[in-house]
Amino acid sequence: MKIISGKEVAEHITAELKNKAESLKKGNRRLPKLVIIRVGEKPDDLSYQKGAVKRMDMIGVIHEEVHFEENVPKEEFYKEFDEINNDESVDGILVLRPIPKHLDEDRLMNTINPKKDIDAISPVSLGKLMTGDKNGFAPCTAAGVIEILKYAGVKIRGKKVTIIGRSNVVGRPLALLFVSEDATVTVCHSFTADVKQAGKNAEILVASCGKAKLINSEYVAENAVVIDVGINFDENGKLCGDVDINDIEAVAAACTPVPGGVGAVTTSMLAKQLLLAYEAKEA
Ligand SMILES: NC(=O)C1=CN([C@@H]2O[C@H](COP(=O)(O)OP(=O)(O)OC[C@H]3O[C@@H](n4cnc5c(N)ncnc54)[C@H](OP(=O)(O)O)[C@@H]3O)[C@@H](O)[C@H]2O)C=CC1
Ligand SMILES: Nc1nc(=O)c2c([nH]1)NC[C@@H]1CN(c3ccc(C(=O)N[C@@H](CCC(=O)O)C(=O)O)cc3)C=[N+]21
Repeated sequence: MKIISGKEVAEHITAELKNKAESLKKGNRRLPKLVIIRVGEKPDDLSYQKGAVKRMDMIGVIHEEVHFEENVPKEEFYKEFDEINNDESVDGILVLRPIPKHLDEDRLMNTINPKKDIDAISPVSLGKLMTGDKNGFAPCTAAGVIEILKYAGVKIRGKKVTIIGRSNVVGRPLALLFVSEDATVTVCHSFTADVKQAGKNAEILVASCGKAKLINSEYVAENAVVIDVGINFDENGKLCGDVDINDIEAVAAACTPVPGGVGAVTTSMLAKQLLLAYEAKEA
């Protein structure tokens, strides 16, 4: 089984974006600016923020981290959010999600400027995704999955794809991206009668169910390409994916590892979409 390195894809994208940022600097141009908004102290959010900050520094763009206490009053949160949203110097906004219930995520999704919505939470971005309009942004993780497959030279057109998971940030948008790439897609969730069979039917299998090492050889077809989106911790507290990579070794043709897989590409896609937002604004 071949290991598809997400790290390599991430490094490739990073180098390209670094060149772009350097030429902006040489030309004395304004630099792209990202604002990351975090509420509370969720480990998931913190690790994404850390990865994103590291990536932005590697590329050389401006970033600012705004943090709120878990119990921040709604009015206070949106007063600051609206200021960032209207700030001319801000090109992209990432709000780490989910945010606490009392902050009303719908208000956030409905007011974020779609031009700055580089992780695609607004109805405008999601609508464009739905119609296959490539001018919009896609959620960075979903976009990263397609990017990895393309980089690894895996043909998507005409392929049978199964995605395990239907969340708004991974499974659903990814299904739409695969359809736009001319694949035939099955989406599984907790009511799917036979997930193993759906998995066995796939030439490309995406694991995004958030269950540590659930996906073993019983879910995987001979010679399938497996993309592991999961970020979990195993019984020893070690970072692991949704795929039991040792168990599928003899069955699958290729798989992405965790760490060093999709997670690394996600932050690169965030940077890539930041640059796109910047370019659209400067054009
Ligand atoms: N690499 C990266 O950059 C990122 C990684 N992640 C990771 O990806 C994983 C998924 O994240 P996310 O989509 O946010 O997770 P969610 O928990 O929001 O969604 C999980 C989905 O999987 C489905 N599901 C759960 N168990 C099963 C099962 N046994 N059989 C079939 N379907 C199942 C759920 O079904 P139902 O809808 O019926 O509940 C749900 O649709 C997590 O490990 C997360 O940490 C997330 C974001 C970015
Ligand atoms: N609006 C929003 N979008 C998200 O995509 C989102 C979110 N909120 N909230 C939190 C979760 C979790 N998540 C992670 C992504 C990468 C790493 C990660 O560890 N990345 C490492 C690489 C890990 C690896 O090598 O596989 C890095 O970038 O260096 C962790 C967590 C995104 N999420």
